[in-house]
Amino acid sequence: MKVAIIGAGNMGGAIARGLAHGHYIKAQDIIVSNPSSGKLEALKADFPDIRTTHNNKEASEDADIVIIAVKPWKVKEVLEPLRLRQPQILVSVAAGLTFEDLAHFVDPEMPIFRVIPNTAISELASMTLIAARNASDTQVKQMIELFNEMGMSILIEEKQFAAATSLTSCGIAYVLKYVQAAMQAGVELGIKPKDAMKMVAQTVEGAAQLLLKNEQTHPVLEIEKVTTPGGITIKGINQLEHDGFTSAVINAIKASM
Ligand SMILES: NC(=O)C1=CN([C@@H]2O[C@H](COP(=O)(O)OP(=O)(O)OC[C@H]3O[C@@H](n4cnc5c(N)ncnc54)[C@H](OP(=O)(O)O)[C@@H]3O)[C@@H](O)[C@H]2O)C=CC1
Ligand SMILES: O=C(O)[C@@H]1CCC=N1
Repeated sequence: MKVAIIGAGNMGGAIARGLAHGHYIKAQDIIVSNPSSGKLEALKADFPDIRTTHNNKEASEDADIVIIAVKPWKVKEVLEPLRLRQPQILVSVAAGLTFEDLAHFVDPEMPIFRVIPNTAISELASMTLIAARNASDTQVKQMIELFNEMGMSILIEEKQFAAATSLTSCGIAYVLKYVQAAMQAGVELGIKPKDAMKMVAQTVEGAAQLLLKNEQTHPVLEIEKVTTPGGITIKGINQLEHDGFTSAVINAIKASM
């Protein structure tokens, strides 16, 4: 199966690297198109078998799957001249562009996927959202397997996309704001910044593993395990609530929809 990636920026570059790393698509079956050369040269340096071009049409014409990874406002001008059609599959990572928008730029009957990874895709640790239109069950399964190679993917309905993007794609920035804030506290308390970063990052990783590896659990249950009655954790938890932590997080997630 041949995959064309149009746009070699943060997302396109990370998807190219993730696919080349995985077992599903061979590096020589990936072609990446981008107007400037630097990002293509960097890709080639990491994966010499990936093919690169400055010509979007050349990249897309033989591709079974075309992944469009340019800024949302460039999608129309980039997609229309490519004249994509069945049996090709279009994958758009452009945030905010709906199936209805995308169908105007290609054969409207062709299979289209909206895919939203987060930046952890570069570490093969993305939470990737997928929605499908005009796709067969086999194509949907294939797309989930493809993006599972770069972390974890989940099939959702298009109407859930804005909320889910806020939780996952913007969410990575919110989690990093927690890490940054905890580091600032640690540094004030005398811990070296690099040590503080490792401590907090591994703690976040541990919290995530507790949830992801135990389907029956819930944050409340895991918090209760740490929170000794009369102990020190409850003092911090209560202070977080006095300072509006839950409310701030809810407001942030709703603000980015
Ligand atoms: N960053 C994120 O966390 C997420 C981003 N997205 C979506 O991913 C998409 C890409 O975002 P991101 O990777 O961050 O953006 P970047 O700016 O990093 O990448 C966009 C790339 O598109 C290239 N490009 C510009 N014009 C063309 C063209 N005519 N043909 C081919 N390539 C072109 C740019 O090349 P050059 O630099 O040479 O101009 C650049 O390399 C966006 O639609 C965004 O909504 C989705 C989820 C998360
Ligand atoms: O902030 C943004 O608009 C992009 C889309 C989702 C994550 N980053």
